[in-house]
Order: sequence, then C-alpha cells, then structure tokens
Amino acid sequence: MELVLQNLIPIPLRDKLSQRNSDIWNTQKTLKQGEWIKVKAPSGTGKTTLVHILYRLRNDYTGHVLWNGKEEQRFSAAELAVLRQSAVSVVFQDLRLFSQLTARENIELNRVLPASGTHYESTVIDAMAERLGVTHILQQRAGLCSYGEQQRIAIIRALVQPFQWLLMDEPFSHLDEENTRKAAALIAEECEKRGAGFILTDLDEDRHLPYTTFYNL
Ligand SMILES: Nc1ncnc2c1ncn2[C@@H]1O[C@H](COP(=O)(O)OP(=O)(O)OP(=O)(O)O)[C@@H](O)[C@H]1O
Repeated sequence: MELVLQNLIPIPLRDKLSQRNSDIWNTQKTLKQGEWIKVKAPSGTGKTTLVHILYRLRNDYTGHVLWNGKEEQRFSAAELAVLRQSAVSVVFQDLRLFSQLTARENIELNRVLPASGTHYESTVIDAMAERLGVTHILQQRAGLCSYGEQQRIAIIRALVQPFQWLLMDEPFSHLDEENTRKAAALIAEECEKRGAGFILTDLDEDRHLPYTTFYNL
C-alpha cells in the first residue's frame, strides 16, 4: 500500500513551519510499501501530530494524505476501521493501553481485531512476551506495569494484527539498550514477514533498525 503526502501542514504548526524547511511538511512524498522510514525531529516539532494525522485521529491540517490513491479524509468510518484492522498498525507515544485490562487482554484485543479472522494464534503472544521479557506481567493490569513494560506490551499489541504499515511514535523511549535491541529485532522480523513498511519517529539519530529512508521533520 502506497502512502502519498501532498503539501501536508498541521494547522497549529503553520506559522512555525513557514520559517523552516522539512522533508515531510509542505512537500510531496511518496512512501512505498516496504520502506523502513526513520523520521527524526526535536521535541515539539510534530512527530505525534504526524502519526495522529496518518492514523486519522485528527484532521486539522491542510494538504492531502492518500492511502493507495484514496484521500484519507474521504474514508468512511467502516473503511477506516478496515484500514486500522488490516493495513495500518500503531504504537502511540502515550501507548493507549486500557489500564484496567491485563497486559494480555490488551494484546488480545488486537489479535482478534481483523474482520477476516485472527492473524496469529494466541500462543504467539507468549512467544513474543518471552522474547521481550514481559511474560511475568501478562496477567497483571496494564496500569500497574512500569512504563517500559507497557511500551513492550504496546509493541506486541501492534505486531499481532496484520498490517502493511506500522506507525511507531518514539517506541523505545523507555527501554534500555538491551530491551531496545530485542524489540527492534522483533519489529524487523514481523515487518519482513509481511513485506510491510514502517514509519518510526524519534528525537535522535539511531541505528536500532536498518532504515531504508531518513527524513527530518
Ligand atoms: N491541537 C493543537 N493545538 C495547538 N497546538 C498543538 C496542537 N497539537 C499539537 N500542537 C503543538 O504542535 C507542536 C507539535 O506537537 P507534537 O506533540 O506533535 O510534537 P512532538 O514532536 O511529538 O513532541 P515530543 O517529542 O515532545 O513528543 C507542539 O508545539 C504542540 O504544542
């Protein structure tokens, strides 16, 4: 699935953006499926805004976002649901886990999401949790988990559904080097399996994943 950005400008950032150049804002970009894209930007320059626009959580922008040629703003609620169930997965910066549900229940919500049947057996959750060192908290309420544990749960949740694009907003911000390495390896494997692309935002340069494309926001 191809993603095209045309002259995208978030309205709250319009004045700031008129004073600087960006590889993403107010340009034309075609992002091809299978690209592994790192978007680097200092704090407050719009990483979260970009992810929320792409996931269609906000529409306070000018310009166009086209998924396979179709304008995002024209998706019906049902079409948007299908997009999110089967084509675009996300790790939010603020994670957005249900705090009263267990870590496992949070992941299960995504595993059973696809309208056309589950993508993975539930045993895959155990295997992924084992790799990321969170087996011991799977039955714990998410709200009681540390932020770093929640971040790994949110990553697993995003990986147990089908997707062609994975959006990740500073996904390793609360992980140490070893856990970042493990999470990045799992993400790379899952993207490779699906031939999927991703857009990963972060503050700094990094080599956590073999990115194919680098942009400054
Ligand atoms: N709805 C809004 N109304 C007004 N200003 C907004 C709105 N949404 C975002 N902003 C502003 O836009 C800028 C970019 O915010 P955003 O959260 O996207 O940055 P970020 O790059 O993700 O930051 P951080 O690295 O600190 O998470 C900030 O200055 C923020 O205050």
